[in-house]
Amino acid sequence: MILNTHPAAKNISQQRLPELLKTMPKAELHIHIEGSLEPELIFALAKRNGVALAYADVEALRRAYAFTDLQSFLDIYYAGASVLLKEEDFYDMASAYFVKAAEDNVVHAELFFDPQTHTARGVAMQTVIDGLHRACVDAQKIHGISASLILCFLRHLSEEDALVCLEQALPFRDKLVGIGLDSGELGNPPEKFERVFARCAQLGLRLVAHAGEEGPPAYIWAALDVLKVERIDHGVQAIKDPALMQRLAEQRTALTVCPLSNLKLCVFPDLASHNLRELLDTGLMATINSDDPAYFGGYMNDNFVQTFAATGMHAGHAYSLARNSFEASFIDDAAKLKFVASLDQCFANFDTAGVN
Ligand code: HPA
Ligand SMILES: [Zn+2]
Repeated sequence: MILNTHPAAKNISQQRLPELLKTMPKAELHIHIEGSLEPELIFALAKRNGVALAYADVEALRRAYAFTDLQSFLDIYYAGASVLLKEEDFYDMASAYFVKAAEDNVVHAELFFDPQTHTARGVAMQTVIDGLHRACVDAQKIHGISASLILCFLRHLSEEDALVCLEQALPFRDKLVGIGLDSGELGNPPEKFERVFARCAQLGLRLVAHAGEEGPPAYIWAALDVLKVERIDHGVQAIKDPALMQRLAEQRTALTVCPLSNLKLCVFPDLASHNLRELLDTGLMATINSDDPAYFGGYMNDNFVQTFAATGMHAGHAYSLARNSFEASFIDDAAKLKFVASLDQCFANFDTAGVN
């Protein structure tokens, strides 16, 4: 049972699917903005800021992008972020992402950022948030993309560190839609962050957390029951626990799935083995996202096109994924209705084109 199908979907052939996937409006709900730093921009910012890198050039850095698991990626990802020092660096990074997002017909994006990676290097919280926020405001003006910011706590650090980070971010509360939890999952269960998540809930921030990327279903249960999150980032390990699958389906908890990330971090041996189709067909509210597109070989449309080609999903799945992305987003109901109407129009256009 796929949720949210569209009557036109059955008339859209597999042949026209790539065009539909690229054209349809969509929201991105799982993008680490530091993971959108392309090697060329890393080297340009390193030069601008006089930061030394451990790699000779862009090609050498790209060659290092051969990951075996999450931690092997995180080591390089944090090294790449070390070139970000000034407000304009954060602005330029996010602005480059919005150009890619616009090309992929992303009409709404919720950006994760990792302030502790930057404050630990002496960068002020205000520098980080001002630069990213200004890029979000300009994304609306330049591309018509609505965008918001989700501050992520690094789970390999302590809860005390997360509480300090929250304190530093409070003056900029109005520039944040929510908070999340990322970095090395195994050995850092959600329970570790119970108090800081409770505090964020009191502040009216929306709550999400990475869970079940590499970690067990127990981490997803804890994210739901202890942290009380509204969305699960990744969540693909839920498939190992039928009771959890039932809970996620019944409560319509969104999973922000990132297929090319899962492939590059060896969560699945190949895209054909990815369980996204099964998650959708079981009635879960899954979405497709890019996670760290500069490191994992693709932005939104690459994730859509390659995953559909590998798994044989059809236009009904495409509608469901795009619609889920709007319904699971942290925008108001009027904006959701507007986006879903534009998605319906896109499918209707493809239907007419197919008949004529
Ligand atoms: O895929 C991810 N998982 C956990 N932490 C992260 N930080 C950036 N990307 C990721
Ligand atoms: Zn992620």
